[in-house]
Amino acid sequence: MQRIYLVGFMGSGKSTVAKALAKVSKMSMFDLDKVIEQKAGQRISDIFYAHGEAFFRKLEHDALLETTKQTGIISTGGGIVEREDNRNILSQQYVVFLETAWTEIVERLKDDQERPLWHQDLEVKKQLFDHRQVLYKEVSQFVINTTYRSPENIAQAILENIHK
Ligand SMILES: Nc1ncnc2c1ncn2[C@@H]1O[C@H](COP(=O)(O)OP(=O)(O)O)[C@@H](O)[C@H]1O
Ligand SMILES: O=C(O)C1=C[C@@H](OP(=O)(O)O)[C@@H](O)[C@H](O)C1
Ligand SMILES: [Mg+2]
Repeated sequence: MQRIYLVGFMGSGKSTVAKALAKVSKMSMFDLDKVIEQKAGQRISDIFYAHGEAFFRKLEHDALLETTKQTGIISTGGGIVEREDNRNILSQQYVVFLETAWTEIVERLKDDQERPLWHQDLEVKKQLFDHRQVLYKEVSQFVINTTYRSPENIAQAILENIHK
């Protein structure tokens, strides 16, 4: 497998699992949010506040396209599936959906200060969550529930699925 993409809602553990998976698989890893921050010289939240979400989505799309020329584990941002062109790219790759219960997401992100889209009404976030679950399923080949599993255990399960 040349590339493994991780998708899922904010807080599903994409960034954390990508690191654990890189460790056990000895593959390199890219966190799209980190790639965008380095390229823009700004934090994700500052990009959102200074230039708006659409501008961030363009940077995100460009970064995703770049990864198709590379090898490794790619941790995406939760909104990667919002754009149809991104879903078309992902549909041609090996994609793992980290499925996580809503109540668990709320618990994991209760002290979050980093994610601009987490700072809105709970109702609005829940609607976003429901809307995106369908899209994550649509682009993924493998779904793994993360709710009662450690990042290391999830990484191991992904590796086993690839080698089976
Ligand atoms: N499997 C897991 N079990 C418990 N907590 C987790 C798990 N995966 C991630 N977390 C925690 O949830 C929070 C969000 O994780 P992160 O990897 O940043 O998610 P994402 O990149 O999907 O937004 C972090 O505090 C992280 O430590
Ligand atoms: O869900 C989203 O739209 C976003 C998720 C974030 O990444 P994580 O899913 O890693 O938190 C980050 O890309 C940005 O704040 C937007
Ligand atoms: Mg992340």
